[in-house]
Amino acid sequence: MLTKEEVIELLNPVKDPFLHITLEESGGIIEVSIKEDKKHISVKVGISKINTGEQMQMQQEIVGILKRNGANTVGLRFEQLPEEVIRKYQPAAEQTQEASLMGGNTNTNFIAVASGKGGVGKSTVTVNLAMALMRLGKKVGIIDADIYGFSVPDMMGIENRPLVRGKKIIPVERFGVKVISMGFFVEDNSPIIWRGPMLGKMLNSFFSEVEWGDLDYLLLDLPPGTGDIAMDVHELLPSCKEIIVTTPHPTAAFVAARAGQMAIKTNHEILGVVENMSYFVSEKTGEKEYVFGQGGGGKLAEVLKTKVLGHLQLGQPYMEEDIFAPSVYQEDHPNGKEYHKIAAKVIAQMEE
Ligand SMILES: Nc1ncnc2c1ncn2[C@@H]1O[C@H](COP(=O)(O)OP(=O)(O)OP(=O)(O)O)[C@@H](O)[C@H]1O
Repeated sequence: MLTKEEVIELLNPVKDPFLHITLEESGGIIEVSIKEDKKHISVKVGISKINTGEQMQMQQEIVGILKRNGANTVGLRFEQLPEEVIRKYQPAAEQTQEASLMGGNTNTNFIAVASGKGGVGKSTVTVNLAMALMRLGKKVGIIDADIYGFSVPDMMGIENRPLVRGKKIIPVERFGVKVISMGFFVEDNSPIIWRGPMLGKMLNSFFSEVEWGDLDYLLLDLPPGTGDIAMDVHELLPSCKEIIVTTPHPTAAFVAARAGQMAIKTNHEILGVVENMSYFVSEKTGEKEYVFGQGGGGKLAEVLKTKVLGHLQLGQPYMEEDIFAPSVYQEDHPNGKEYHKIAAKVIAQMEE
């Protein structure tokens, strides 16, 4: 039976499929353990991109090598190589990938809007922050990547679909904001089942196949939680900053903290926390009622070492007869004014 040293020697020449360097160079053989009696070898391998087709190929290659050399069974676990290693060996061509994603435009600021759980108002915040940035004179786009609950088109009252010109998709424009949503690409709102790698591909094509034009800000509405797609975003857009949305309830903030920790782990700057549904203003007394508790946003900002960008109150936009956009707050609505302040803070941070 092979020894640990022999296993390492056999696997050292295997190449990382993206960095094109050997496991010896990347330090990719992290752990080897051997069960002599069962001829079982388990190996923990570091790879630059996990959950990809290339990972499957690497897996087959490693299993093949070990079985040819006497193993009956092989257990493989993959984890991502440290950022420093990836950055060190990443080919220069890939490092400029971000620029080419947007058709060579490197001036776009990417902001992902994330939350720990669903229903806290992440999509509402994305839409209204985009509107506020637009009202401040910025050119803005939204990618609704919330594949489980794409709601941006409905919230903005978008009824048409994007046009396709040649090989490029033209985003739908509403109130001057360009929008692409997963919802445009499914029929009848039917639920979709996505596998990890497919998500990344879809997102990738939202960057590369959509004619965004010259944008100042591209906001991404991420699915709730800290799943695959957040990882994909971090990989695709290393410069993407993050805003975390929470409700004021302390447990909601606790869950949101995990989404924030993910951003920190992948070296993504958190611009701040937006606390939504912070209070209800009583019509009778004009006083604030803290129906969902108090302090969640502040607590979360403290944990994530960032600041609270704003507090939105409970309430719907004003009803308008001629414009249907059920979740877009008007400029003179109390929440519209708060979004204006949040957008101004975002601009100050991004363009300082
Ligand atoms: N400040 C607010 N006052 C009243 N209703 C709100 C407020 N913010 C959001 N809502 C409503 O709460 C619901 C959930 O909001 P939204 O879809 O933005 O949350 P989400 O976090 O994106 O959820 P999911 O991830 O499940 O899509 C929507 O019906 C929205 O209109």
